[in-house]
Amino acid sequence: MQVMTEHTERDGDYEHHGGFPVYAADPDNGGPHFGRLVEALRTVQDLAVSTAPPPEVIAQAAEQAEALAALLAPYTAPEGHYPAGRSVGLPGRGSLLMLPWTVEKFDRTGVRSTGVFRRYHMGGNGAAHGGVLPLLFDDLFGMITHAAGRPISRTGYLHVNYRKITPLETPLVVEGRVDRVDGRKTFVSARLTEPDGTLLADAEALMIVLLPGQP
Ligand SMILES: CCCCCCCCCCCCCC(=O)SCCNC(=O)CCNC(=O)[C@H](O)C(C)(C)COP(=O)(O)OP(=O)(O)OC[C@H]1O[C@@H](n2cnc3c(N)ncnc32)[C@H](O)[C@@H]1OP(=O)(O)O
Repeated sequence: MQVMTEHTERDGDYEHHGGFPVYAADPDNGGPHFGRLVEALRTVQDLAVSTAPPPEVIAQAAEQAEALAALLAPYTAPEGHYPAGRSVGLPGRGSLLMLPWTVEKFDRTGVRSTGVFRRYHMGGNGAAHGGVLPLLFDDLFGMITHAAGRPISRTGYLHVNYRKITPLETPLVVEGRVDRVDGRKTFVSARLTEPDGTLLADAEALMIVLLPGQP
């Protein structure tokens, strides 16, 4: 298994990365308890969208959630200086926004990631919400561009074809690559499949290299 790092062979003009802060992977993945915290918060999200407790239990849960927020609030840090999003050894890089998937391949030929859509990703009738697939693909395309050594880019467009209902709690695979490079433009594509290769969705996107200072 190839581990994703921030170090990869880069195109010569990589450092022209627009106005983006330069991120470094957190070598400790947020320390010994961070992964556990993020996983517990995801489980809370699963339960928050799928339980119907009595009012007194909701009141108790609200108090505990408020206490947790108050505990963490004094430690707010600037972008790029907290472990969320930089803990490349954790599912979803330790970010609650990202899908909690695990990168299995990360090199110039492409990126592959595996995982499940959880209860809190449900749209309707037991299937994944249509909005979480673009999130999965967009983050994958960012990683593909990064792994290919292309300078920091933003998504110009992202097109998703929904081919089949995407199930929850089922191991899935998403894999993509750079198809073509044309100056600042990187054309990428990817497929979301079941382990037996059944196609659930595919996507293509245009990633555009930021100009120096571009936000
Ligand atoms: C710790 C380690 C972690 C590492 C992991 C990293 C993973 C991170 C993952 C996170 C990843 C998250 C990623 C995200 O989510 S990025 C967030 C989502 N994207 C945005 O917010 C982007 C907003 N848009 C812009 O900022 C500008 O429009 C950009 C910068 C994209 C281009 O504006 P700019 O003024 O600079 O350029 P241009 O307009 O001259 O265009 C340039 C060329 O491109 C062509 N063009 C443009 N648009 C389109 C279009 N829609 N269809 C077809 N073509 C299009 C255009 O014709 C021209 O072609 P040509 O005439 O030259 O041939």
